[in-house]
Amino acid sequence: MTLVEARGVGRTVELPDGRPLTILSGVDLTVAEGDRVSIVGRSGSGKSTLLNLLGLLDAPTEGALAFLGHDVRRIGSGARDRLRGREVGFVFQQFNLLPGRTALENVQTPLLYSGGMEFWRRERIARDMLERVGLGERLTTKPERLSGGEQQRVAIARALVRKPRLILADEPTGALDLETGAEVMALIEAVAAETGAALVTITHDPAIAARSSRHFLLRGGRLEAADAAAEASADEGAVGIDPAEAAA
Ligand SMILES: Nc1ncnc2c1ncn2[C@@H]1O[C@H](COP(=O)(O)OP(=O)(O)OP(=O)(O)O)[C@@H](O)[C@H]1O
Repeated sequence: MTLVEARGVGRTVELPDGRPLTILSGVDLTVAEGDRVSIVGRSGSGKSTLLNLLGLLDAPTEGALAFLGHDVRRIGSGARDRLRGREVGFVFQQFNLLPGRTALENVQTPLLYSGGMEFWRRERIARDMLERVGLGERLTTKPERLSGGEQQRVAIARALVRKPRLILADEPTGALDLETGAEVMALIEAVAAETGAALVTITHDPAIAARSSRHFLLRGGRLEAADAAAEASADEGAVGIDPAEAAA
């Protein structure tokens, strides 16, 4: 099932002096359930801007973006927020956990905005999720007393506790050492596989990008399909386009 379909999507913002700045343009991308997509690109190429569009945090200023068949530019911000809360899980480089709140409280937070059984059973659900990510013994520990890898596990549990169909990971291993980063990626992938969720990962790390099955490069606000080898050398500017991917 198609989750997100972008056709000719762009985003232009107005600078303080009134001039327009086009950050993204002509982006075509389809993400279906179970997909593993990586996006690499230099700093400032528009990666976070694209992730914010895919994750319904912003709306495009040009082109068509459909999320589960809903035209993102036509639905209201309330409906967009509900869709995002229900269907999108974000994992960021800097974990973004609530300080002073236990791991269990952090993971319960998204469930406070859900209804019915999810709301009433939120403590049990959050507890199960923390056990799933290997932190069953740290339920009442606060983030400041957890290691970076453990904090990211809490963040993963929080992002995935509502079983979103789309997981957006923005440099998820950027603050972790290589080994911990690989473990964290494997965990995200495993939990995504259990629910059939799609995973879109933004990364500077070719090894992390290579774990995906579809590879893209953002350059100057334009998205190009790229094979894994091209990604590895993207920083040197030696980019090859895989025609099969480009046509997909
Ligand atoms: N609201 C905004 N107003 C003005 N400029 C913006 C705005 N949002 C993004 N930009 C600019 O657009 C460009 C792309 O930003 P974006 O954050 O998407 O890049 P990125 O590829 O995620 O970069 P990084 O890897 O450094 O996080 C940057 O030059 C940024 O300064």
